[in-house]
Parts: sequence; structure tokens; C-alpha cells
Amino acid sequence: MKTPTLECFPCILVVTDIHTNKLEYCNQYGTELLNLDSDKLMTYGLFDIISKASSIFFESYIRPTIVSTGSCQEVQISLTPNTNEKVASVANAKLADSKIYWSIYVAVARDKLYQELLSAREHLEAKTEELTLLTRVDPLTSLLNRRAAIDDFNQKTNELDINFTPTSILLIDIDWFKKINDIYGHDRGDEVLITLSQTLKRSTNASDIVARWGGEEFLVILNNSNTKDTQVFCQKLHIEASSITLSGSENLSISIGGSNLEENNLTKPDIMEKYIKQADIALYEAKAKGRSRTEFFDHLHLT
Ligand SMILES: Nc1nc2c(ncn2[C@@H]2O[C@H](COP(=O)(O)OP(=O)(O)OP(=O)(O)O)[C@@H](O)[C@H]2O)c(=O)[nH]1
Repeated sequence: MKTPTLECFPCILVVTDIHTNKLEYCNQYGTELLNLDSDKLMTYGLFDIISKASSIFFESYIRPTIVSTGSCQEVQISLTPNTNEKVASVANAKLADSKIYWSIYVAVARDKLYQELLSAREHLEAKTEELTLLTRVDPLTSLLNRRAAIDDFNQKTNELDINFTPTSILLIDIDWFKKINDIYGHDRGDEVLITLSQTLKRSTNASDIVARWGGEEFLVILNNSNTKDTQVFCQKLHIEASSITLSGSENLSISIGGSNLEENNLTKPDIMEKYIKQADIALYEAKAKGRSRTEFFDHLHLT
């Protein structure tokens, strides 16, 4: 069998000096791909054939690795066949007698595939985020849905367990909503739900939780709000709700049941259930006392 020459291998074979970085050998495949003048090969240095970023990578990683272990495997570098072009490549390098023996493979297709995979991953992540958002939102009112409210409440109680600030839970229920549907129609009922949702969003801060808890019932968790602040909030909300007109003479009214978080036991698994139940009892009381009013669980039990 005829002895093969190094020129036949479809990879760039290069030898450089570990100290001076001077090119000492480059096979024909390499000189052609890198546009090197084979007569002046010895005038080139390593940094003439790799990009600036790859040169920095060489000094900071490849050379130290070669010096300490004798070789460096599958490192990604960019070749520069001319000033405007960069060719993605993968290199193996080995040290022998103060010379670095390189075998460098062009990896343009692999790099393109990698870039495509990266952008596909970014696209998928964005879509997943979009879908996650959609699963958290009530389609009619665009408020958080019940599931998302529970998740956010649990996260909040974990935070409050570490750093407590007064927090109120409010269940807000539209009065006589069945009648509104019956008299003005289901579509008008939907519009009322949307308008009240917008009012709730407008009246609260970004750190508060505002959710559609069920049909015509809403949950608001007021962050950093003491009993007095929450009472003022509820008074204002009654006024805001009553500005939503149903007909010439009839306006919307809401009932609110409230409870206030206590500082201890905030990480217990049934903690939300406990406070929602309290707010629900207070809401029931507000309805029983004639609607269009707020009742607080704490007050029911103190008086
Ligand atoms: N338009 C509309 N109506 C809904 C929606 N979800 C629930 N409802 C209606 O809301 C009404 C709730 O009625 P009730 O639970 O009797 O409450 P209410 O009439 O508000 O009476 P009180 O709460 O006691 O003042 C029902 O008629 C439901 O059909 C919705 O998405 N859109």
C-alpha cells in the first residue's frame, strides 16, 4: 500500500511553537482553506489564522490546559481565512517537544445546527412562558384564576413567614348578580364582571393579588395593608363599584368579607383554606346584614 501523505487528510494539520506561537507546519488542506501562501508559511503565527476571541481563549484556556495536561480536546475555535470571515471549527491539540500539534476540523454545519437548536429552544421557552401565563389567567376578566391565586398566595405566605407585613384577604361578591343576568342579559352580566375586574386592578398595587375566585366572586389579597388601610380600601371600593351603572337608576353593589393574616403558622399547608374560610364567613355576614357592605371576620368574633 502506498504511504498516505498528510495532504490527503480532510482536516487542517498545523504545528505551532508553544513559546512563539509561530506556524511551523500547515498541510495543503489547511493552506488552501486558510488562504495561506505556502511559500511564506513560516511568516505566519497562530493568531493570524484564528479569531481575536479564539486567541484570547487560547491564552486563557487552551495553552494552560496543554501546558498542564499535555493536550486539549474538542475546543471550539474560529478560523479566519480572511479578515471578514470566521469559520467555526473544532480543534484537538497535543504538546510534544515544545510544539503544539493541532488537528482542526471545520464544524460549520455542526455550528449552524447548534445555533438552530439554540433558537428553537429560545422559541420553545417563550411559548412555554406564554402558555404558563395563559393557564394562570381567567379568560373573561384577564385576572388571575383561582389556581394561580392559590399558587401566589402560598408563595406570599412563605415570604411573610420570613418578613411579616400586615396582609388582608378580601372576598368580594357582586350583589344580586343572578338578577342582573336575568334582567339585562348574560352578555351585560359579563360586561359587569369585566368592568369590576378593571376597577379592582386599578384600585390595587402590583404586589397585591387580584383574582376571579369563582362566578361573580373575586379575591383580593392586600399586601402591606393594616386593618385601617384595608377598611379605607373597602369603603373606596364600594363607592367605585356603585359608579358602575346597570340602568338609568340602578347601580352595582358589592359585598365584601375580610380577614387579616396573623403572624404565626404561615407555612401550615391549610393556611389559605383557613383565611378564605374566615373571609367567606364574613362575606356571608355582609350578605345577611343587607349587602353592599363589608364585614371583617376579626370584628365578628371580637364583638
Ligand atoms: N354573566 C355571567 N354570569 C355568571 C358567570 N358566572 C356565574 N354567573 C352567574 O352568577 C349568578 C350568581 O348567582 P347567585 O350565586 O344566586 O348570587 P347573587 O344573585 O349575586 O346573589 P347574592 O350573592 O346573594 O347577592 C348565577 O346566576 C350564575 O349563572 C359569568 O361568567 N357570566
